[in-house]
Amino acid sequence: MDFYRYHGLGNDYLVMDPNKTQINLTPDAIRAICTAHFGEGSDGILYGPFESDGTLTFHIYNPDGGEAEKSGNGVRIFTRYLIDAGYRKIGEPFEIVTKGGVVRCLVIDKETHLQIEMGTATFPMAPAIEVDGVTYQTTCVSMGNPHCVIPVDDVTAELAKQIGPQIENHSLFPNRTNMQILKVLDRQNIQIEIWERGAGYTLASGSSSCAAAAAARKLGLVDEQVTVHMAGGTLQIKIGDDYGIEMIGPVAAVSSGNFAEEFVRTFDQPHAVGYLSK
Ligand SMILES: N[C@H](CCC[C@H](N)C(=O)O)C(=O)O
Repeated sequence: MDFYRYHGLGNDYLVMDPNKTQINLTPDAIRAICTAHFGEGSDGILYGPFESDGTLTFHIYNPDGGEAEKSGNGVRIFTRYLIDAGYRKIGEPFEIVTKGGVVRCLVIDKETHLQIEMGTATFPMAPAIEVDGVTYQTTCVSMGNPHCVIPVDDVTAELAKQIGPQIENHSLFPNRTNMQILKVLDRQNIQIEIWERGAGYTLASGSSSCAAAAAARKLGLVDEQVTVHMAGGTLQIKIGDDYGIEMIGPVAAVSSGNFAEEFVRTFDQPHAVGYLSK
């Protein structure tokens, strides 16, 4: 089987397992696969598992063909795949090594309750950034991958799509960045809309939820337990005193399938980024 489709709150991924598919995942192949309508369409590809001397890892690819250090929905989805494929068991905690650090996974219920220790949030800078003549106060957060959290009065998808590309590619961020516009609803609830590095607008993002909750906590605006409200649904985030972050949320399985031979033949042709058409 070439791929297994899952989503986390509408942030969809294809899991591709090297033990089950021989597809060579070049950047052009990733862009072709993730492009909606012309390809399978997805917010990214999770490629693994790779296990050696007890260490388990996988790759997180964005639709633009780049590789991300971490993905919260991606880790929950890959954790679910490891259960579905029999690599790991429900109720037994295990670690996954990502490029953005080690995460610790525990599946209580494989559809509704996947619990991930996402690592420690750090705060590299808090610059004011001007976009379209408006100056935004930001709090930058690393969850292993980069985030720029921007408090605003009115969180809309339109605003995220308007300023997201300019923030993503701003010169302050040598590796680009994910962006979240944030509204604190009360001390236990925040609302975000997201523009992802290398993926564009998404309905939900786990590492974004962790970053936005950590930023709100850093600013003294929320308690240690926060519900993050996104277009695709909600995640439960717990922020430790040391800014160690725990994320709890669902995963839904959708489908599995194989790519047509004539589609695979296009993988060695140049493919532009397809998600901007979303
Ligand atoms: N686009 C992100 C990776 C996926 C993040 C998001 N899908 C999540 O659930 O954390 C990045 O380049 O860092």
